[in-house]
Amino acid sequence: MMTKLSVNINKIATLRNARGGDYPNVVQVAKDVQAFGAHGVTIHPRPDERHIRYQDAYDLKSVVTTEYNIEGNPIKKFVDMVLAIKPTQVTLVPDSVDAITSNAGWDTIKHKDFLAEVISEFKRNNIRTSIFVDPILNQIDGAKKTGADRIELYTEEFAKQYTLGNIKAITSYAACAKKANELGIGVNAGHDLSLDNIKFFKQNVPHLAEVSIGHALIAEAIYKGLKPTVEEYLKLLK
Ligand SMILES: CC(=O)[C@@H](O)[C@H](O)COP(=O)(O)O
Ligand SMILES: NCC(=O)COP(=O)(O)O
Repeated sequence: MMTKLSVNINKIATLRNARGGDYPNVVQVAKDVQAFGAHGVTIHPRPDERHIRYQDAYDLKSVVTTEYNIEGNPIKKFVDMVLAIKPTQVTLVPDSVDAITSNAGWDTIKHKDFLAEVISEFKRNNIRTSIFVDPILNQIDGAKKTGADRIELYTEEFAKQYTLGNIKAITSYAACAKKANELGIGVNAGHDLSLDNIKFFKQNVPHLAEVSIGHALIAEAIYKGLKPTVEEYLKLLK
């Protein structure tokens, strides 16, 4: 099964914002990565809009003709924006306002009622729902009970351990993916995935429907170019 690649373009917005202008242009980059073969575009607007802005999310709606995945903490402003745009998928991430980047998955047991309510609203609007989770089996059971269509496995720990040579860190991800599949939930993954670790992750985690990759992909593209980098991921995700 081919795993879909959704390119997270947050870092393009970071670069654009550094000069206060509109270059590089996130809409153009979204068009380009799709032309290079990416199966989707991911953005993760944060409340302080330090990279992707809410306005970008609206501007991207008409140009993302593949899968549009919007990630974020479902505060009211975020929920309203997602309901107005109606992307292919919304991924719920429990970010605190001041987090540098995502640093934890949901506690799907503790927050079951809240998540179930938000998810049902998105599903009523035909938006696929995914919940960002740590690779812990009872959190997958918890995700199922919220009604989510998919989980996104939070892969930072895998990436860190893989760099250190600790390949056993993959075990919990593989077990959670298997469990999710048994429960009828789709499996996505993301955070710190890269050209170094994606092949091993893909080979060892079953039922992997989609990965969203941004930070490493954009950094790798500085050396290789954006088109060859996207193409290399696509080869490794076959
Ligand atoms: C949920 C996740 O892992 C990514 O969306 C990541 O958090 C990207 O966000 P930043 O670009 O703000 O680091
Ligand atoms: N959901 C993960 C994502 O969109 C990208 O994360 P990263 O590759 O920037 O760490």
